[in-house]
Amino acid sequence: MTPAARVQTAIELLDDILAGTPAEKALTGWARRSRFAGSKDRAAVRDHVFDALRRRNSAAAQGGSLTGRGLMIGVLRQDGVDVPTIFTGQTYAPAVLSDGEASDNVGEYSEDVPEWILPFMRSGLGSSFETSLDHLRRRAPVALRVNLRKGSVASARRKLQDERIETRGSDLAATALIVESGARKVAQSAAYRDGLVELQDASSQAAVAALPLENDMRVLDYCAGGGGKVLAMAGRAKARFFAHDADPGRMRDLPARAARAGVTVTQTEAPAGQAPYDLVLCDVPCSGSGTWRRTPDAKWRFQPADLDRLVGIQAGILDTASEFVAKGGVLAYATCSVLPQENRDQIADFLSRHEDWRCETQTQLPVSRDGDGFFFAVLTRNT
Ligand SMILES: C[S@@+](CC[C@H](N)C(=O)[O-])C[C@H]1O[C@@H](n2cnc3c(N)ncnc32)[C@H](O)[C@@H]1O
Repeated sequence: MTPAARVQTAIELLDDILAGTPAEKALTGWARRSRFAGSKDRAAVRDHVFDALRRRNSAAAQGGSLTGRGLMIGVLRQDGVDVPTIFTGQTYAPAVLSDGEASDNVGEYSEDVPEWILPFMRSGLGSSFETSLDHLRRRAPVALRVNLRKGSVASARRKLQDERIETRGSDLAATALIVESGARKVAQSAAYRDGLVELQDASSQAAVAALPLENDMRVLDYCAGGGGKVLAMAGRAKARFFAHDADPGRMRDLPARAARAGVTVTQTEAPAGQAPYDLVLCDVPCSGSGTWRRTPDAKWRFQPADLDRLVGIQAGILDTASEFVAKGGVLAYATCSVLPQENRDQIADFLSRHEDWRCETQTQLPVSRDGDGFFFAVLTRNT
């Protein structure tokens, strides 16, 4: 496909998405129908669509309309592309710019986040609000976690480099490597296949690094999902690890991932049966507002009622999981959210319902170059 044909495809997909089709569904449907498109075409179209969704308000203002065409004109202008060289009207290319579209008058626009959520983000992020918004407009980094059970950070970097995957360290976590080039080769690399590295955001790694884990503890990951956190914990300590999820199907890849990492994790559908635990982690379902650069259409679909529903689920999880913690034990709470309702307010509400708990630390990581916006709190139960 020519660069112009890729833009025209992105325009059509964006129109579908603006009409209500989820972005992933629109993209996979197009890829299935378009056997002529190679992997580079698919990646380029996806990048166009996601760039436009990340910057939807500003791109629409700069492109003259909230349509697929307006968004692509706006995004290309923001990226310094000479738009008329793409909008040529030739075969498969977008039609030539109208007079209105050719004018570079920029309309009024708010930030690239739904307006109702801005005050909450500002409150949750404090002095990191502006930089976080800026990072939410850009592509997310690809981050790896080095599994120290299998080798050192230096050996992981060397092995990746042998396969032309360049990485650098991150201040967020000692185990984190940020991929600078060759990201598409990671899943086929020996370091990945042998369990020396896993894909994991650096902020998640920072949260796990802050947990008071010790060898011989009994540890429950109560919302284990694909197992990213429990595997990171197992990389840190030789404890006895249990994994639970309300939807056990989400843990289907966990046995293979644990085997690759060289660790043992016991899945349980009835975690109360093995209680008490010394440490219970609740990596709860949340708005994902700290990760919206990875899922930018979720940002525009998120509604106040979704936030209320999630806050209720999170409170219920905390109440249930706290029952499983031994006296003197630890309850850790984590979200990839930057909204205070899901974070510090949730912890304050929990403490007001449960007098026998205290909060040791709570940390809001902003959205940054290396990591997603992430919140974690460590609570202890009185003895
Ligand atoms: C943020 S994801 C977990 C991600 C995972 N810890 C990781 O690092 O890959 C939240 C998980 O909580 C699960 N969940 C939702 N409600 C739950 C509940 N009431 N009890 C336990 N798990 C729940 C969801 O199925 C989802 O897998």
